[in-house]
Amino acid sequence: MAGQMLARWLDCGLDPSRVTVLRPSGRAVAEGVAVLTDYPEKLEPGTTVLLGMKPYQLADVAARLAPLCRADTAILSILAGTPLASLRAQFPAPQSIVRAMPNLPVGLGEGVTALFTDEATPPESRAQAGALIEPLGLAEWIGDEALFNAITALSGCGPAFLFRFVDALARAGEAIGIPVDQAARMALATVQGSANMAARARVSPATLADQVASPGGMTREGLNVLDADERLLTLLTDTLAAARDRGEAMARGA
Ligand SMILES: NC(=O)c1ccc[n+]([C@@H]2O[C@H](COP(=O)([O-])OP(=O)(O)OC[C@H]3O[C@@H](n4cnc5c(N)ncnc54)[C@H](OP(=O)(O)O)[C@@H]3O)[C@@H](O)[C@H]2O)c1
Ligand code: PRO
Repeated sequence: MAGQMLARWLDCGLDPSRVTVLRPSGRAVAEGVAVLTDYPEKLEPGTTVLLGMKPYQLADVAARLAPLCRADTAILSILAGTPLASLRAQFPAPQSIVRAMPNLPVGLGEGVTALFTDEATPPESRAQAGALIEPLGLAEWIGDEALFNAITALSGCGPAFLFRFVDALARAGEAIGIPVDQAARMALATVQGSANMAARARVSPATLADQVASPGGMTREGLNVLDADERLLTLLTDTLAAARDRGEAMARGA
């Protein structure tokens, strides 16, 4: 995930010599970006640290990283299910700690990133974090951290649910006789074109769905299946709730 964010920042003109990536594998990241496999001796004043490892690694990483941090080090965490209070407990020195929840299309500048911080983060640091995220796509500040896991379920996990939908649309096409390759191409292009159209439309996606459905025609019969007993809505509500609940459990250390 962090690699997608970095790719977009580099595409937008970030000087690679200003970036250092710490990763155990030491794998190269991009031309001009320094890669370390162990912690440096110090951090430069005003360094922004993006935490992009797995959430369960927070304590181990903080044990090495927190002693290097200063009051003017800014922490940006993309760790799912990891509350700001946990980050503050692990990183006592930095004033600026911001939670960000990006999704994978940030690499194209077409992502969604939710942001949350607390009163301890100075307003100018909050603005800096917002400016950093802005080229990644839609950025949404969240007022209530209690919603962060729900928002993660919608936009952070959302691409996976959409990819599953595209796959299922193609397989359903195959199930009613369309050749497999053709069904895959047509499902993806249908979702891409429809998403682009919905993004530009003056009316809601719900209205657009009705506009596709000619009275007495084919689409309405299909929509009736999705709408019966709110099948699709129930399925997606259950999907988001399960993802959200996992975030809540992670926050409790499970
Ligand atoms: N995937 C998503 O769509 C998504 C969306 C939003 C947020 N997130 C969050 O992003 C984080 C990473 O998820 P991911 O899917 O990107 O996983 P990932 O592809 O496995 O990336 C994890 C990264 O952490 C590095 N790493 C492993 N151990 C480390 C250590 N001890 N110190 C420093 N870095 C270490 C790995 O380095 P190597 O490559 O060298 O092994 C790798 O670059 C998670 O906290 C997740 O909640 C993910
Ligand atoms: N990937 C992370 C997870 O699955 C969080 C959002 C997307 O936990």
